[in-house]
Amino acid sequence: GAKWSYNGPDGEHNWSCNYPFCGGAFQSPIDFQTHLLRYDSNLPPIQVQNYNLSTNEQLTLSNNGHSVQLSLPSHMYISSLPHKYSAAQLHFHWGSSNQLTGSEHTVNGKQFAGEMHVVHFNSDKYPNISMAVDKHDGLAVLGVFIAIGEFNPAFEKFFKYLNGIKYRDQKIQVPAFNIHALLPSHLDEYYRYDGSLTTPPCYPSVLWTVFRRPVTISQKQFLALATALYASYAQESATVPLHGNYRKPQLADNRVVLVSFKD
Ligand SMILES: NS(=O)(=O)c1c(F)c(F)c(S(=O)(=O)CCO)c(N[C@H]2CCc3ccccc32)c1F
Ligand SMILES: [Zn+2]
Repeated sequence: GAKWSYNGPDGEHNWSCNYPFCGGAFQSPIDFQTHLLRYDSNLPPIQVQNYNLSTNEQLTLSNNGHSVQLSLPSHMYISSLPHKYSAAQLHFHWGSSNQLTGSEHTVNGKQFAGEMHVVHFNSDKYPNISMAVDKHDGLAVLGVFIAIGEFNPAFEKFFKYLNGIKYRDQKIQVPAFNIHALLPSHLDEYYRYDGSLTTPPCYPSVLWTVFRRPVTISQKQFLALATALYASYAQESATVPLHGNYRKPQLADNRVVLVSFKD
């Protein structure tokens, strides 16, 4: 599809020129404002299966020019939703080395340093993510806020390889590890709403689950993520740093955000 970026002429204000859904309804991310929230006691704790991958499995770590993504095997899945949602990939959104504001979702206007998304597709109804990505019940994404704090050994399992994928379309194989360790504590506390992909083509196909609690990574780990990657190809002379890859909050319109916690 047509190229897009997070700033300049191909930036988010022009995405809808080539990607009409980006100008449509049910867009993500949104700001979780207290007055939009409604407690729902029927929201069960998120349960995931087979996230504890064995180290003799290998995952593909790649720089797709928009984010760093880790491929995930489809035997990993979410079991607590109305349909089975199998894992496809996880990726990140972040600010820049001196901007600890790179999350997509925000809480009463507060932006976290970054955000991780674990993308799943409805494998009860669709054979793969490409068939699911534009269907209203196609995707379920788990969102995890990233804050600066303690060093995080789980993130280090692949952060240490970032220098192998500095440029767009570079990819390497990394040993698999326990993906559950990337999730925050308290999987029973989350925001839930119907939204979209936060990148073109912005299909309104995502059941969003954003956990209330952030995970932490160290300042050094964040700097590695924020400074290691380029959106440009290795052979290009003009390098384009890959940072600030987050979409601004979209209009909630009259969407209600359900929360699984009372406070
Ligand atoms: N924030 S988000 O969760 O909406 C989201 C992204 F932010 C993002 F960057 C990507 S991507 O594939 O890395 C690059 C552009 O699609 C995807 N990729 C998804 C969407 C389309 C697709 C197809 C195959 C595999 C993954 C994806 C995504 F779902
Ligand atoms: Zn994302």
